[in-house]
Amino acid sequence: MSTWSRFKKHYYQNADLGLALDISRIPFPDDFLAAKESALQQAYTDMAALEKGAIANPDENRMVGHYWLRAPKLAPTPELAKEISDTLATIKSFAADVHSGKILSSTGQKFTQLLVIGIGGSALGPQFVNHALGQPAADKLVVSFFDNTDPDGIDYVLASLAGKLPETLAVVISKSGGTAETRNGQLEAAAAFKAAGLDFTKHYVAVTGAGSKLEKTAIDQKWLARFPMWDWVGGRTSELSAVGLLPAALQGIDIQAILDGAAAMDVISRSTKTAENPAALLALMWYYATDGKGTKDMVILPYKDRLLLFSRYLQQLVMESLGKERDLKGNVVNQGIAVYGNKGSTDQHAYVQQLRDGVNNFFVTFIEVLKDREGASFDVDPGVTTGDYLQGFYLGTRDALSESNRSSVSITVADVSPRTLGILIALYERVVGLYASLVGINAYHQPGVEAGKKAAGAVIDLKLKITEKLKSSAGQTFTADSLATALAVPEKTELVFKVLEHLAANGSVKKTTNTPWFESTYAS
Ligand SMILES: O=P(O)(O)OC[C@H]1O[C@](O)(CO)[C@@H](O)[C@@H]1O
Repeated sequence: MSTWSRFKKHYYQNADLGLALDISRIPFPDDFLAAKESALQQAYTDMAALEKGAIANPDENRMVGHYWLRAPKLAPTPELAKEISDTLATIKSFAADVHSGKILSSTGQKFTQLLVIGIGGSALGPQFVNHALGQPAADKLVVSFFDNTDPDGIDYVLASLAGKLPETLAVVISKSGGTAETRNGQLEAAAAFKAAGLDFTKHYVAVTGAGSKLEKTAIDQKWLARFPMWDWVGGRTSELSAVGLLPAALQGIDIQAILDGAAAMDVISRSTKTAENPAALLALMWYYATDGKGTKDMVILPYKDRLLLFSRYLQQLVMESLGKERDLKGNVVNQGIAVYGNKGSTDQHAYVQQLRDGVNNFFVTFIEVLKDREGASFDVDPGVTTGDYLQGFYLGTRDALSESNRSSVSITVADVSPRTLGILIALYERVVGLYASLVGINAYHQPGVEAGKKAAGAVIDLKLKITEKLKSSAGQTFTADSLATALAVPEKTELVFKVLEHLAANGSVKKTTNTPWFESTYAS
């Protein structure tokens, strides 16, 4: 049967945004949209209150203001509006001064390299935008990232900056200013600058919340500059704050176009007419496809290399926002939607086989970009370009999935430009907010991530006790069991073993391998 009549009925197109949304391949029944309309009207009301400055994040007693970043006039007070506008102006003038050479490095050289140090929401947005819009051969500053506390990963990036540190500007980004991975990256980079005989403080810029540890360090050490991160902007919705705008502006990307794109999407997606609101339509599709309970995963498949990191960006935005144990009433709901994906058609040669024939536990979001490339393409077959192939693979895969009852939505955008990225970011921020209202959860806190952080702190404490004990017991050997007993932590023997293995692999303790493996001994 032809898909055309259902497609015509459920195809949303907005020529001004250069965006289209096709929900026809989610098999919702005719009465579904009407059935959800009153819940959606409530979601619009919640969203309007949020945009007016309601405490939409009750657990943390915070406003949720990322929509004001691209429309400062909508901020609840004139002071906040001014702060947003002033910060944007400062970002633009700082970037211009770096580009013109008004601001120079510690050696009096122009900055040509940008090292961004951050993690989670303080890295994923900048990485997505950098990858989507960067032109390493033409960018005003070439960008690299420390987004982890992996020593080898850090060395890998530092190797690419070898000889270029005198021209490297480092932007350390942390809203809380206390994130261990970011602090470690900051110290590692500082050590590299020092080893190169450079005063790192003349290369360092901070983006952080007022009163944070990072802010204090930046003030004490007289870093080059500081930019604010407000408590009413969540990490995962911070791309359009200094977190994302500063690196992008330094790279030479048109940040005003990103903001304008987001603002334009906000205007459209504020509509309370569901059929005219792409964010609402998408939120409803998430709801239908996952039974409003995350029963299916969301596979993000952009058919465009430059959008490769969109799935990673959305993974945090969606999963940290929606992955919650309790709803707003305190009931245990264990909500969430799992997100993964890379890009088409590449993934067709990886996991699309399972999508087509395997377990039907997902729905796909295809992202189609109409513009192939700057300039013309030649024919790889008579009358056919590489871009025609890319579209062919997208449409072919979409049909192949539909034929085996796999659901999908498609988003079509005109190009990969700053404006389009703003549009996509704003679209998904709004979808997450509306969906959270539909399922009754707080999308703006992340209590779950604290457990892992606390446990990591306990491991570091244990590591210190282990090394202290081995040092003070020179000449003595221990098994994991005997060391845990000696430390009076027998319940932590597994952790003791893991720490000892890591220390041995890095030459900090001597290991004698025995059989069985758990009789192996360790000594300082
Ligand atoms: O910007 P910060 O405070 O360093 O946090 C980084 C990330 O860590 C998280 O809090 C999770 O641990 C994210 O929500 C956040 O984006």
